[in-house]
Amino acid sequence: MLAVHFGAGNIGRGFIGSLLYQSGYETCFVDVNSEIVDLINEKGEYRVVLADESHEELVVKNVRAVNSAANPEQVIEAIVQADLVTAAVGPNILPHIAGLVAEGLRKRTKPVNVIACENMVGGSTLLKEKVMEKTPEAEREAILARTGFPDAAVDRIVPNQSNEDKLMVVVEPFYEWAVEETKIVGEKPAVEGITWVPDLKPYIERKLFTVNTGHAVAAYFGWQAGAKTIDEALQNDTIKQALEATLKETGRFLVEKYRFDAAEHDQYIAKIIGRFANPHITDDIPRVGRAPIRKLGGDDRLVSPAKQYEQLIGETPAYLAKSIAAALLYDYAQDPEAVEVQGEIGQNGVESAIKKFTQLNEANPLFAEIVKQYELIQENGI
Ligand SMILES: NC(=O)c1ccc[n+]([C@@H]2O[C@H](COP(=O)([O-])OP(=O)(O)OC[C@H]3O[C@@H](n4cnc5c(N)ncnc54)[C@H](O)[C@@H]3O)[C@@H](O)[C@H]2O)c1
Ligand SMILES: O=P(O)(O)OC[C@@H](O)[C@@H](O)[C@H](O)[C@H](O)CO
Repeated sequence: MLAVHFGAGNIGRGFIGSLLYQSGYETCFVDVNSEIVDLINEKGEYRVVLADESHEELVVKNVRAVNSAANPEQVIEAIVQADLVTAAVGPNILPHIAGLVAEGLRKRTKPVNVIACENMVGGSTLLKEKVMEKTPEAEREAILARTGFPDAAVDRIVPNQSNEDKLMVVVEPFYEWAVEETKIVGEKPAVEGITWVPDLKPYIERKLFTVNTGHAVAAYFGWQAGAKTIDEALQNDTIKQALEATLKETGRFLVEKYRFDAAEHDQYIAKIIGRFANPHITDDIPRVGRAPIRKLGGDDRLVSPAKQYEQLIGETPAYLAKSIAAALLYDYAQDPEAVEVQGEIGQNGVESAIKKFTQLNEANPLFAEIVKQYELIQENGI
């Protein structure tokens, strides 16, 4: 069995690649990072090490890689041969891989499934739309009849790596990969470790609005407090309390919306906070806070739960508003999106930035609360 996986980065090698290997797949990674591509082809294997007392190590074998910038025709050929196509490149990169995916799918006759493993609601659905834009209209129906784009939720903290062995990946022991079974076309991919679910929406919203909302709070509040890493941020009591209060808000609307068991959801939150504090992981704030424009988007981890809280609970969520304010204050000079946000605030003010990046309406009480919290953080810190 052959899997083609776009993105040989942290989650690609550290999670998807390791599960594919353990399930008996040969994996062809597709990436634009020539150093990583060359190393994978030279070694033909890499190590995944658990970030706990055990330091248990798995050697992932049966791997090769293609540089899609240099050899696009090899990517297309691999997709033609594939039994499964997956991606973990980041939501903003999905449109850039769509052309090659479309070319590969056009040349196929057998069914296949394409699963995007990004931190967003509807990642595979977005990829499907972008693939269709790259496909001649007359061919779209036939391709969709033989290609599934099931949405997925992927959870495993894989920090940026600074190992001497550049292919080695240190990962947290916990993992979860939920995939929408009802959108599979043909046979279900035989990947051990996938949790098949009939409807992904509750899983992705629970994950994105708990793990990723919480992570963003730790990163943006941690940045204000001068912390370097997520576990360092959590040692600050004010940040820990703000994190818990924010996840109480997201938990309140998630339990209301999906009828989750409230006590089980509290345990889910506690486990996640424990994962953030894992002393065996050094997760830098710039990785977790990366791309604040994406994270401030109306469907993402801060604004979407705040809007849904307003709708379902009928109140303004003060801690989510404070978290959005902290994201607007994230002024890390090496992050191009942070620079853009600061440029907008500097030129046109914070109200203009809120409108532009969150798409919130000025008449929404949440808007005024974000401005208030922004000013409070500026005056007093977090
Ligand atoms: N790291 C985590 O803890 C984690 C956990 C769950 C989900 N995710 C999600 O997985 C995705 C990837 O995150 P990551 O942490 O692995 O990032 P990463 O930066 O480590 O990996 C992304 C990889 O994609 C490659 N890439 C960029 N453009 C490409 C292109 N046009 N074609 C092919 N490859 C390309 C990059 O070179 C890089 O190797 C994101 O959507 C992220 O939200 C990450
Ligand atoms: O990958 P992002 O930028 O969407 O979010 C950063 C982190 O919160 C994220 O990568 C987590 O580590 C991951 O989602 C854990 O499952």
